[in-house]
Amino acid sequence: MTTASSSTRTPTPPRRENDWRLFLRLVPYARRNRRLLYIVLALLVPLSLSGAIQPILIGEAISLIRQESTFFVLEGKTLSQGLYILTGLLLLTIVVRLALTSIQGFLVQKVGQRMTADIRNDLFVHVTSLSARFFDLTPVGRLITRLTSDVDALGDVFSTGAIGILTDLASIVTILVITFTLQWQLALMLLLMLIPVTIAVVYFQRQFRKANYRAREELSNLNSVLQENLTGINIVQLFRRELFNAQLFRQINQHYVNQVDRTIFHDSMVSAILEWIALVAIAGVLWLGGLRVMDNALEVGTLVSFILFAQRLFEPLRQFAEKFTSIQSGFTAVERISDLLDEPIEIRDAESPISINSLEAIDGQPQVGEIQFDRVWFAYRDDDYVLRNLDFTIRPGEKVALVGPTGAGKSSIIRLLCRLYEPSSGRILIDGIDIRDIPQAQLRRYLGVILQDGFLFAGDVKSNITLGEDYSMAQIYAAAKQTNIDRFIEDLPQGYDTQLRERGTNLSGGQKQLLAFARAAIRNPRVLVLDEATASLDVGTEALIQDALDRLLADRTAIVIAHRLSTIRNVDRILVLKRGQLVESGNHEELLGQGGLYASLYQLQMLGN
Ligand SMILES: Nc1ncnc2c1ncn2[C@@H]1O[C@H](COP(=O)(O)OP(=O)(O)OP(=O)(O)O)[C@@H](O)[C@H]1O
Repeated sequence: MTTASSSTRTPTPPRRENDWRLFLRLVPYARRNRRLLYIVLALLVPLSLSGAIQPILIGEAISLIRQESTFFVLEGKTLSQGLYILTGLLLLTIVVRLALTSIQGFLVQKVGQRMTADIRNDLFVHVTSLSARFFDLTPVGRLITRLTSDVDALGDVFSTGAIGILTDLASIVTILVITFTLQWQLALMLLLMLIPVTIAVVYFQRQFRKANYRAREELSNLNSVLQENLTGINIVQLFRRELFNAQLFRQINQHYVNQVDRTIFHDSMVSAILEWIALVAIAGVLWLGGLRVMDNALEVGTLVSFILFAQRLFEPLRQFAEKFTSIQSGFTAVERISDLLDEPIEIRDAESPISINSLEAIDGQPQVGEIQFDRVWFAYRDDDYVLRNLDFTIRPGEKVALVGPTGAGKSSIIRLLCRLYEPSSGRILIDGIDIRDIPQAQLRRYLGVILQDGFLFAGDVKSNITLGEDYSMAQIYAAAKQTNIDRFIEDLPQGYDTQLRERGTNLSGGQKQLLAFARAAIRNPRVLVLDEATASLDVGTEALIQDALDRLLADRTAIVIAHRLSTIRNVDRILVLKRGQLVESGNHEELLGQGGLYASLYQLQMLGN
């Protein structure tokens, strides 16, 4: 179980990638939606213009009332005509702005959603290609956080974030250009006010980013604990760990809340500074503008326009900061997702793989199913070897059992053979070819593996046998018949169409096991690997399966791991392992005769029975 110690230390961002480089990682995804993005960009111009014109129209209305207007549209018009024209124009800009804002908002969201979906798809493909070693080290809850909430936050970077910031920048620039043409002194004052504000905003945004990274790490921890507790709910309840685990959960939850509080603080600081500075700016405009009005150097209408501009200048800046916040969260997410996408796929197909299927054509020899371990050493971690200098050959068609005390390394041999892990040194050969040279898809098809805990997916019985491959119903029936499980399937409520719940929770352990046999048989593998495969079956079912197994194994190479030594008496050869080393090899009688480890294990079991 996860202990609090792993989560009490505050995680720090592992590396600071340049934001620009992070942003560039999103560009290929944006490019797929470039048509929509061009439309969004094209809308920026009318949007910011229609916004910037409004204060001018209002200012003109006041100038008109004070009979100071020099607006060319109003030449020769009466006061009421002029007011109608100005109000009409104002309404027009409002309608245009409203319409364009909604269209832009919709398109931006759409692009964001599409990008998010594409990234999630790529991430899923990448994560499912990572090696078993990666999953040993990474809690599932952490991965789920990255695939869900991190990806969502990331979609915002481009859509709401980048586009929004462009929109705000366009508004700010338009306002500055217009104000400078109207009255440069007041405009300069506004521009100067932007400088300290920008510095403060950048500072708080940086702090926000750090806090946000930590908050997301804490969220991952939270999800890992949640996932672990839900998956192991039976043990949690059986061992009355509810209270203890709830306490642990509360602690981790508190860490998360603390980090989120920090992000809120930095975010609020930005809003507060902007709110305050906007008021200062208005006061400044009133003061400087008022002086100039008194000197008759400025019209009241223009002053009103400026007050409105001052307000509007800080509004996009505020929005800019807000979006910056979501961009910062997004960048945190891009950073975390990039970490995952950059996680190297350790186990890859060779540059020029050798097709095991074409062996026959190349050598004129049939595929025989010979397995050779050539001085194989293996460690899960560093130099902590669990397999030491394994050197043996399993002949084509031979049935071999792996025997040894718990933790001796039997399952590790199978994992290496299936290439879930790579040996630290040495080679594993199948029909004379290093398994690293065989395409993984072929290798895993060549080997049929039946594990003790046959994992089932939500779906019906038949799809759990085919696992998405193209087999006809006739082949499914044949596989079930071949493994003697057809009767069991027909007894299920809807036979082959019976819906199984996630992880097959509506089947017993033995029933799940039976399906695993059909799943292996339908693939017609050359080599069959059984890891404690019949352990969860009752004696009657086991006899039935054993009979089917004998037929299934008839012309195939087989490797069997069994703790109950009585079940492997008939194999051709028994390899006895002790602490990762091959200590004995021979058939049942030979090994009993030798009086070594096998003989003592066997006698102990006989005594037990
Ligand atoms: N994913 C892993 N990461 C680190 N160590 C592991 C991992 N899996 C197994 N080990 C260690 O490797 C050693 C061999 O384990 P393995 O599962 O191969 O043993 P086994 O002989 O199949 O045991 P059993 O009979 O109990 O199934 C054990 O000491 C185990 O603690």
